[in-house]
Amino acid sequence: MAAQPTIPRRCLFIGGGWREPSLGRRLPVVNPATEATIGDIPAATAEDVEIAVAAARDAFSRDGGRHWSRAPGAVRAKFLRAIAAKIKDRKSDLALLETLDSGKPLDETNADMDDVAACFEYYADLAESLDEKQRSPISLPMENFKSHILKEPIGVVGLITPWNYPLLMATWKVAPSLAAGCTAVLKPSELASLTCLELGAICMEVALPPGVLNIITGLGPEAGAPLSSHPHVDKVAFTGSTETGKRIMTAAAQMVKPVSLELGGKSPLIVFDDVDIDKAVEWAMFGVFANAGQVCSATSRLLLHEKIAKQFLDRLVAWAKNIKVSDPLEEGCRLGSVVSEEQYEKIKKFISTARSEGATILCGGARPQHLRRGFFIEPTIITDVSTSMQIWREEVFGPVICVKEFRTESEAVELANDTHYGLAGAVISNDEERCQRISKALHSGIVWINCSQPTFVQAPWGGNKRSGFGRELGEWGLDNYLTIKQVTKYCSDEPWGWYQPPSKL
Ligand SMILES: NC(=O)c1ccc[n+]([C@@H]2O[C@H](COP(=O)([O-])OP(=O)(O)OC[C@H]3O[C@@H](n4cnc5c(N)ncnc54)[C@H](O)[C@@H]3O)[C@@H](O)[C@H]2O)c1
Ligand SMILES: C[N+](C)(C)CCCC=O
Repeated sequence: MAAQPTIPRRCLFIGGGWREPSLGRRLPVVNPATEATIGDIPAATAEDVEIAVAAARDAFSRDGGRHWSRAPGAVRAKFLRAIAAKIKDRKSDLALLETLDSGKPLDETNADMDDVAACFEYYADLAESLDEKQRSPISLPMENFKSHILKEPIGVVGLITPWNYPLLMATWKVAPSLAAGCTAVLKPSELASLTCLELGAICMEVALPPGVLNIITGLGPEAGAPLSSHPHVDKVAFTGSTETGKRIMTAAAQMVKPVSLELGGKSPLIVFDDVDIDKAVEWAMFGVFANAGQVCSATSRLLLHEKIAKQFLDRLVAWAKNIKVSDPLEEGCRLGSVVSEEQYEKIKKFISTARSEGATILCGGARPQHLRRGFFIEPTIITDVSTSMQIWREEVFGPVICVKEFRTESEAVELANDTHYGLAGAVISNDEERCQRISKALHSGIVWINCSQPTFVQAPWGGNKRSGFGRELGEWGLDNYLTIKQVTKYCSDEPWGWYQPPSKL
């Protein structure tokens, strides 16, 4: 087991330095795998949001933007690469902090830190290539006009992020917004803020210009709400629950402030009868048990072709019982605790409601007997599910999969699309044409074929319906933080000639 680090005592990161929260309040940090309080984080309030937004505004326009917002992309790229290098240097201690904060297995948090560094590097490249894309000409039908576009940073952005991949979800917003030339105020989740505060320390080490990134921790209503409604915040990018997303959209609408929303999901995984069962079982498990199912894109509704359903479920149960559920610091752990007691109780309630509505808990459904403390839940498989049950309709955000059988392809698609959400979907089949048909038929922003969850920084990420709108990652992620300006020039020597000139005296 890895050595336990001292949890750094950080303040709010504002204007390039640490600042005590205005009301002097702090929130406890609880390790969900042990239930021990291991540290605390500052609790920002509206007063701190004011200071942070002012710092970001100042950084955006300081010296006419020459040092950041209007600087060559290569200048910003240099800082993003320096941040990536520091993340790599500190990979093991950041991964450990994130595991202690969230209960995720250490193998997962190590992989997340690789993704964080890769995301900063990717957007460093895009920051550089942004300059080449400036002034791209627009073809016009009149020769006496010339037009081109400028891609400009939106301004000061508020970035509000969840706890399930604390530093990675923050990075999906911080890296592209800074690459675009925006300045930002990041508000991570109060349930897991430690690594985001360390990002502040890294920004100091690389001498990021003061105020370019500000990090305020605290409760949603106290720190997130004033940020999303702040008149000097030009855009809000939010990842979190659909309920909070609605609040943020309502607040932003009062000022016609643009928002992008990455929200929840209830994604399907369709498995046909022409597959290698064990391979498909492993993807089904990865799709819903990785990160204890606390994944927005978790494929938590499993649709099995009736011909393989019995065999598939027997294998799924056998594989699920073989998962190493343990303290997330233990070598080989594949299922840690969920993030908090509240989340633990919520998941247990989902399972008991499913049972009371007539579903069968085929496997799991309780605390593992060998773990007396911590918020652990066994991998849980639920069958005999009807489409009206809560377990079919609502996002659990836990290691819980519900299963239905289908007979035909069209029935599978209908069941898959039977949801208000539209983040992701997956299909496993050896029939390539069928996979292509299904990828078109699914109402979601992401489709995986013969897998579930692999994510690449180059490819767009985001949902439809109540899973939100806007796309992160890839070049679309950069566009989120750019505004397009057209510049049109009249280039003829002739007068315009619409009005009669006044007659000469
Ligand atoms: N689509 C995606 O890419 C994606 C990725 C990760 C998580 N998620 C979703 O996130 C949810 C889990 O995360 P969570 O529990 O942290 O979500 P949440 O909505 O409770 O909190 C998200 C963030 O919003 C803040 N917040 C809460 N109330 C607020 C308010 N009134 N105004 C402004 N900010 C407020 C929180 O403090 C936190 O920082 C799940 O629904 C999951 O599907 C989606
Ligand atoms: C697919 N990943 C990489 C696990 C990230 C999912 C982000 C949402 O929870």
